[in-house]
Amino acid sequence: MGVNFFNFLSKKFNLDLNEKQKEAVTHKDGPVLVLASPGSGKTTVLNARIAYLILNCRINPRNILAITFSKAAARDMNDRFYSTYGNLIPNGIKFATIHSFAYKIVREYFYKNNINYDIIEGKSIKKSLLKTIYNKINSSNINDDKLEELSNAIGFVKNLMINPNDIKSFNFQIKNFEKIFKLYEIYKRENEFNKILLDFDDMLVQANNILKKDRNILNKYQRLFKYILVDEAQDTSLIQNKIIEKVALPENNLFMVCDDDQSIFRFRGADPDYLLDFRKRYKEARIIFMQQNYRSTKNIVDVSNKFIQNNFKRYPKNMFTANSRKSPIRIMRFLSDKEQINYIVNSIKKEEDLREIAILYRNNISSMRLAQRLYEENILFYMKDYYRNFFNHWVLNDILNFIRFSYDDTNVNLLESIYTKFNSYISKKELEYLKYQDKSKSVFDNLINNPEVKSFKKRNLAKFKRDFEILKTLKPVQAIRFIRNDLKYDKRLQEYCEIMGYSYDYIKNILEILEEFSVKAVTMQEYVDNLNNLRKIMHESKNNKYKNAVTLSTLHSSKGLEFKKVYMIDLIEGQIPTLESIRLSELGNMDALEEERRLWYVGMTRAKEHLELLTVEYKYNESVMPSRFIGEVAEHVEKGNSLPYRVNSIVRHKKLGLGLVKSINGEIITIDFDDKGEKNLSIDMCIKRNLLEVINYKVN
Ligand SMILES: Nc1ncnc2c1ncn2[C@@H]1O[C@H](COP(=O)(O)OP(=O)(O)OP(=O)(O)O)[C@@H](O)[C@H]1O
Repeated sequence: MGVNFFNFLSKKFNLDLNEKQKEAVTHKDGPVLVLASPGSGKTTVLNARIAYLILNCRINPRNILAITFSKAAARDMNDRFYSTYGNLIPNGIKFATIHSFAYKIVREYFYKNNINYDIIEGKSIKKSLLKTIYNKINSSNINDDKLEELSNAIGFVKNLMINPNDIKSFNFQIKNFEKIFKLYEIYKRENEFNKILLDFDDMLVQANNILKKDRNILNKYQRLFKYILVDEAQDTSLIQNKIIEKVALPENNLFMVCDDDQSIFRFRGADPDYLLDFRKRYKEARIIFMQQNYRSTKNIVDVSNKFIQNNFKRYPKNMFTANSRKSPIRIMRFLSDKEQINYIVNSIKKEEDLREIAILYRNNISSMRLAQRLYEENILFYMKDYYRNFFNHWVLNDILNFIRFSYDDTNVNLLESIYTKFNSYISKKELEYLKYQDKSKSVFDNLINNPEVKSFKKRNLAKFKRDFEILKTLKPVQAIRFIRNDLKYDKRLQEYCEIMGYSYDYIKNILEILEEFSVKAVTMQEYVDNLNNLRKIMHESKNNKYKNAVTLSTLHSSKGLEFKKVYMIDLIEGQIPTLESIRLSELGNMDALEEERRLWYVGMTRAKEHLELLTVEYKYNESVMPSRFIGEVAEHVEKGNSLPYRVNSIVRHKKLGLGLVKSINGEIITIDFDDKGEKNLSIDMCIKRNLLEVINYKVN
């Protein structure tokens, strides 16, 4: 019958599975771990196995549970399955995320036991609860970025089933995290609503406990789901695995498909080590390697495969392909962001099918300039999630409050929001004093008229009064520079970041972009309108999925996708790998650095035909280093072709100085040097001796 099934796939869908794929598809009973490389047909095989179980083994569709990582993935899988096998197989298979499956269990148990509950995830209630608790414990406010970190850390503890009393031994970068965690948990159990409040990961904790204590529920699901398939299993956490393990008993018909090299959510508690120990738990388990990549050219497959071998903690695999070679991976280095974006925009303008192009980056902030520029150029783009926090970032609020205050220096509330953010010399006591003074007068005059204020301070106050009068007259870009430099906002921020343990580089990036976006605006209103407009464009870009639009995505969100052409941008040290992962690697802990390498690998393996790795020399006028991973890739890229030298690139030769590339003819590059005139050089020699470096591209 197996043969017939494969004949059927071949005839009907023109799909000829390879031997390993067939082995996975026809595996019927008992646990199996499919270790698969990118593009090796994981989804194809998963779907084919479901069809095989139903059509050949006569398994009822209702007895099959297919678990995927995200809601979107569950929907996609459902659609992909039924668009292929819909005519033959009735509805009934359950495609679910682990959270939605856990929720089903929780709902049933709570209903049965008359327990009131409410879900607080995705509602402002969770955020405000965490904010209140943070504030209560640390006597300071938490900003949106840190709040996300806190939320992730809470998820991490639950997913890895860490005992709250052991939190100390994990190095969470959140002040008093253990206390915050414990208070949060208590409040969710005991609160004024008399309900149990549940966040996303509480569903998992609850479901796991319910399966332990309620035999009836456990038996019901064990009987119902005779066959369990898990996609992207490298991203399942310990507690998720515990749930799956329980439901799979006693037959353990468990089909786990995973690629440990694509595990990129450890920071959220994903735990691929659990799978690496699969055989320890299931001695009879079968392990199938699917290493043939059907997606990418040989150039991309070979280099990516060699690149990922630099990681130590992994199942040894060797991805290969029967696909042919096409264009080599291209590595480009630009002087600055501006040149990098110019280059991308000019390349994209020549393309017709924008759906086949993706621009990938490590950090959301990289999308801001890009989106603005693409919008100006009328190039449609698609973003599943945009960088929402940018538009209500506290830095932007500070800037606007400075400016608002310049228009109304009687407003004590506005002053309160900024007085610690410039060298105001105003104390908390003085601020309190101002609250009871004549509200129609300038706060500076009120303080100057206070006999208790020292005379040197009065001179400063008079100066600040003048400064804010100047600020009011400035155009947006001048105003932002004035706040940053003259009022010393930047300096205060730097001190603030040091105290709070925030990354100043990151905050500075935001400021630089806010400043850059203000250049064209004549009035403050225009500036704010422009920002709102960009927010709207970015927000609405999620509707462009099926239009002729370029995809912009973080590397994390690019998992599972594929494009003909992929640009990875901003590939610099400190961004990818992150500063933190570099710091840890210097202390001998390579885990975080290896996760960065996997993330990079996910990016590379999204490309079907054409892959470009772009880096810059300067970021915000400061010199930066290309990512170490560029070096690791470059080692394996075909020499000559792979080089970033192009006609019209500006290059620097170690001995001959700066020059412009006039032509490249095979192995010979002709360069017009500023001082020495035209020279013909051997590319091979230049590479071997590391003589020639690209400085910039002149874009025609
Ligand atoms: N045996 C095969 N013959 C031809 N094409 C195949 C075969 N198996 C899979 N493919 C094709 O290879 C591509 C990648 O398959 P799929 O999307 O299932 O990969 P994946 O392993 O889930 O990838 P990733 O983990 O990188 O997201 C698809 O276009 C699929 O149709």
